[in-house]
Amino acid sequence: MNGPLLKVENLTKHYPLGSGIFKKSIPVIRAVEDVSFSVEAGETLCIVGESGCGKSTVARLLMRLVEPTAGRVLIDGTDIAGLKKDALHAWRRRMQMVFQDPYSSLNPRLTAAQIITEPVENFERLGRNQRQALAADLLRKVGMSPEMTHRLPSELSGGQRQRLGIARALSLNPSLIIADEAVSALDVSVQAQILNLLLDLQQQMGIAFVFISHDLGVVEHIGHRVAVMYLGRIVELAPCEALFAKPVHPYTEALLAAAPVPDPTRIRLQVPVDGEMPSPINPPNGCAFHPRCPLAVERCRIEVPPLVPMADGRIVACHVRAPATELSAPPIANRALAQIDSIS
Ligand SMILES: Nc1ncnc2c1ncn2[C@@H]1O[C@H](COP(=O)(O)OP(=O)(O)OP(=O)(O)O)[C@@H](O)[C@H]1O
Repeated sequence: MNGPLLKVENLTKHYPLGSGIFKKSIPVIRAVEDVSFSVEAGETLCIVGESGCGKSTVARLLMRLVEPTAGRVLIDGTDIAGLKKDALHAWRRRMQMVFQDPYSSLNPRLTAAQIITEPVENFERLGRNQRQALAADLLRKVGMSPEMTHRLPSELSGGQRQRLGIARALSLNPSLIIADEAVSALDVSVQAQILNLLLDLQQQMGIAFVFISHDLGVVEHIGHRVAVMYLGRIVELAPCEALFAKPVHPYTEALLAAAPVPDPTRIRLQVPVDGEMPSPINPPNGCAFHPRCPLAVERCRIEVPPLVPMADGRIVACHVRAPATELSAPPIANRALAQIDSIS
């Protein structure tokens, strides 16, 4: 199959605040605004940004747990919104999710074997022996003893519970796993083990990941490309190495400046960012980052900057650092994405 495994086009989610007789007068939370990206088979795209910037809403939109206000999600070129029941069922096998809190996302009354095989049993009935064999195999895949099949989640450590969540996600042999803050609740050493497990599984099984995290250290370890979100929009999308070597958007620069630097020889960037992220109910005009941006000029207060492709394969939405020219200005973000697709 040519083309990306996952393609997201102009995805938008507005949550209405309350209800009203006149629909137009209801204020909305602009959780996700015109987000476009693609993910290749076997690739890891990370999504980073401050709390409330819309990362989890993107994950929920991808899994179709919430309906978009606008935009499309395509798997192998097929729009999932148009799928009929059987096709939708088949598509659900291909995309699985791993959640942040492995304890609350696992049913405390089910054994490890029941938890792991539950997604498969939504498609086919398994006999007891089949269930045990499949669960033991998946436990081995995630580095756990097959003897743990009878354990309850409460009898496992945080790291083991997250491995269980991953085994469950693997049970349907997915092409894509959406991991939403999948290691955030774990100790640093356990985090590293789980990240290495995900990398191993990706190598062995060719799984693609959309990896959502606010932790830049984690993203640098696992990502091929990184999308930086601010107040519902992607402001920079770049190959991982390029982004960490030289952030272009002032917000990316500020995020990196605020993150702890594990390598003391690396120069810490110094772009202070004052204040808090504005409300998604009443976002600022123009570039949403302009009230906090040390580089903001008049144009930033008026016009939303388009995502502009740069020579090194990244796209950036910044009037100052990536000004749109006659040649580079894409009328829509998709054109920039097409360029990224052809580079990567
Ligand atoms: N079901 C909902 N109803 C109304 N507003 C919502 C809903 N879900 C999310 N939001 C709002 O949408 C915005 C984006 O939230 P989202 O959870 O996607 O951000 P996030 O970047 O994942 O944050 P965090 O890292 O804290 O999980 C926030 O302002 C949030 O309050």
